Amino acid sequence: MTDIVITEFMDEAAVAMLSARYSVHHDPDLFGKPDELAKLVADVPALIVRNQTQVRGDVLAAAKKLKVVGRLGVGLDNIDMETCDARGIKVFPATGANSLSVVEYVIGSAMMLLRGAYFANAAMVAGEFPKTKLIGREIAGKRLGLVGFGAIARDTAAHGRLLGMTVAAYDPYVPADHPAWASAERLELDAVLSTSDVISIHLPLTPETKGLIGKDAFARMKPDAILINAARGGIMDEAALVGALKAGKLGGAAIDVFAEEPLRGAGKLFADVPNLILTPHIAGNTVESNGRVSGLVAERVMAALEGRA
Ligand SMILES: O=C(O)[C@H](O)COP(=O)(O)O
Repeated sequence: MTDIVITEFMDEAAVAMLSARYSVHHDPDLFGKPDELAKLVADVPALIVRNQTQVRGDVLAAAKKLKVVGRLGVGLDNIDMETCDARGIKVFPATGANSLSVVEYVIGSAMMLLRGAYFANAAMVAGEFPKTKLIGREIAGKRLGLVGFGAIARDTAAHGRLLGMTVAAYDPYVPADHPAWASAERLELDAVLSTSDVISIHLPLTPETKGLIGKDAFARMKPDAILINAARGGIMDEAALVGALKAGKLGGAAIDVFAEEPLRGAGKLFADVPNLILTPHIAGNTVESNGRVSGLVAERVMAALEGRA
């Protein structure tokens, strides 16, 4: 009988650690086969997922003996938390374990887009040498605006400050007297959007945040601002982003998360849009973070199965 079903990629050492003590079924593509998943989970006490597996509906209903869900990441929007709570199923995210990878993605993208020097391969191969066209900007002295000021945003703030940035943030859920505000100016959303050179979104996707960064928000941004979304698709209006970039009303954007993943038909929207970096929801995924996330979740799932958590 299987004890643990793993539906997406997980660090091999962590899978080996689990397999030494439990019967493990690991299929990194199982997230795309919900009918097979529903059959496989019927008797298992533990399920380990990333963000592509929908832990809800038929899958949860079929998983009658489920005790614990290990989440190889932080966001919980792919898990029906209400049903898990009601059924006493423990859900363990890998809080903190992929933070550094996200921070490096945000800072790296910001530097690349501010500098604007890395989109010239085709011209250079064709014999051009566009030296004066590629005079970009430094990150030092720029203002970093964080929309959401949780743990990953605070780490991003710390890295930005080390690079000489000033930092402002919007987060109505972090009280004004919270010590975290020592590292960022506390502003309303409009003020963060209108005064920042680099805007980075760090919010969960909820009914309240859905569509928060829409046409009005883009209209408030500086025309040379850089926008980074490595949080969740759906928070930012993709058509509004494309409109702003095409109209030259935004300096650039790095987008890692999308309303629909993979993009399928929606991908056409982004074709030939200038100063845009698209990545497939990998801001939190590096060799190092995969090791940390997988090790942490494996430990927590084993602890839950053994009555230690
Ligand atoms: O929620 C998260 O932590 C990130 O979106 C990364 O999730 P993933 O590792 O499941 O892709």
